[in-house]
Amino acid sequence: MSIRRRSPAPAIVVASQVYQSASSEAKPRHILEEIVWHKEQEVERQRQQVPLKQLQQQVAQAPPTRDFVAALTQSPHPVSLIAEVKKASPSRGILRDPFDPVAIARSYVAGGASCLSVLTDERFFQGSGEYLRQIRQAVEIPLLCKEFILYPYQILWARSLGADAVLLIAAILSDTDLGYFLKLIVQLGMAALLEVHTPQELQRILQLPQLEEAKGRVLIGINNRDLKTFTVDLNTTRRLLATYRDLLAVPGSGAAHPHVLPVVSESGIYTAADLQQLRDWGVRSVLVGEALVKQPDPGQAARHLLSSH
Ligand SMILES: O=P(O)(O)OC[C@@H](O)[C@@H](O)c1c[nH]c2ccccc12
Repeated sequence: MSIRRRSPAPAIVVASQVYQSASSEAKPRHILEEIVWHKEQEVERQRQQVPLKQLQQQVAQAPPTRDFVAALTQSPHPVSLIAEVKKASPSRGILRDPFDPVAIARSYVAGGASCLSVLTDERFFQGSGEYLRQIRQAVEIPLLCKEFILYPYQILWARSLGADAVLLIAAILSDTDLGYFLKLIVQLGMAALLEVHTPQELQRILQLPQLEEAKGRVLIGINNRDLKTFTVDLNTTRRLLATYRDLLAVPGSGAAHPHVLPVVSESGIYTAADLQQLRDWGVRSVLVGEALVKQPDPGQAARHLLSSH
């Protein structure tokens, strides 16, 4: 497959458009758009409660960052695990009730997870920034703030709670935003999980000039779940890995930088067979939520998954 250089695909939702649409009471096209529109209002409220200046002071007092990428890539396991602390999701409803985020986090650490992902979105995932703060105080391993980030404000917020990495979803951010946000993330000593679901999104992120200075702080997340339709297909990982290899092989084809970024396969990973399949395709790291959090002992489930292949 040959991939020719093309201009970056436009982000499906750019923040200013969202604001206009939301204020004219337009109907969201899909769940991702609904989440983004709601996030606008949420961040607006947050800013009123905690102005930027105050947030910056909180960032200055936050615990130091831990190296998320190193923890994942230097894991002793053949496939390293980011285990997700997740109470609910729009596609699956409540996953665990009662839900004790700190107990789950501790259990994951005991089960051999290299890093944790903590859902902080309240409305759609029943998460909380408080969970992240509490987990930071309880465990030593690096933490990813799993949030729908639209503004630099939210990155500072994540850091103030003790996050070591944040998720940036290519489908909801423009190239300009991705570049600015990466810069800020590096300045804060954090790492970024750049999430893609299509070859176009992968190509867009690989062209970001800021990748060079973010070296060692960036992971590519291949989301097997389409956030617009909720369809899950592990083959997404196989296809996008092939795209990535193609892009790296053709000079000037879109990968603005020569080094290979670590890849994380995300979502819809349930069984030992799933993990083995991903491993056969060359995956070295996975992000797993539902399959673990639904088990009575999530840490044991993590250990079982890690030792099963
Ligand atoms: O519970 P799962 O299917 O194992 O998936 C975990 C994680 O990949 C998923 O929660 C996720 C991936 N990307 C996201 C973006 C926003 C919210 C959630 C996600």
